[in-house]
Amino acid sequence: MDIEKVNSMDFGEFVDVFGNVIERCPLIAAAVWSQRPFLDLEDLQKHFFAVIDALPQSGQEGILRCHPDLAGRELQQGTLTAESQREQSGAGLTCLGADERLRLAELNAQYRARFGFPFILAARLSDPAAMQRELARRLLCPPAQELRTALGEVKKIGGLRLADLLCADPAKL
Ligand SMILES: NC(=O)NC1=NC(=O)NC1=O
Repeated sequence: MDIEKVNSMDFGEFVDVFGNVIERCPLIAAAVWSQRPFLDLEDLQKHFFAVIDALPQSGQEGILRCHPDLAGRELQQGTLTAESQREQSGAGLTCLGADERLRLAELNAQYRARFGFPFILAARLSDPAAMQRELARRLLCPPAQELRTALGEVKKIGGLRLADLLCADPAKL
């Protein structure tokens, strides 16, 4: 899909295609649509990120809370969105040993209890062992810093999803 096609989309088509670039937050795509036309993929991505950055903290935390846990209940129950399912299974989270899964669940629970939102990391750029190390490390960070880190991961996930949708090479963003 090229940027001319994106710029020609009406509101409904745009939200249908880009509504899950930010996990379960179609409102972000709805807001981005009114900023068209976009110069290229990088410009489109910049507009997604600008909407996130302009939100009040409550809205930013709301975005984080829309994310499913890594290797959590939704992965077990098969209720993840198609994008999350692909990302989590691609990162090897569907074939964890019982103790690995339990350890991640414990750390995820501690993280959520401390920060009030789920631990978020771009699974496609990681693996189960690295995730566990990152979770344990970030668990100790100050809340304000962790909010920024988590939003950064949401942007990485969104950038990769956008690159997929426009069949672009994420490294060239
Ligand atoms: N809590 C999460 O980080 N979830 C996820 N990261 C991804 O890359 N896909 C997810 O579902």
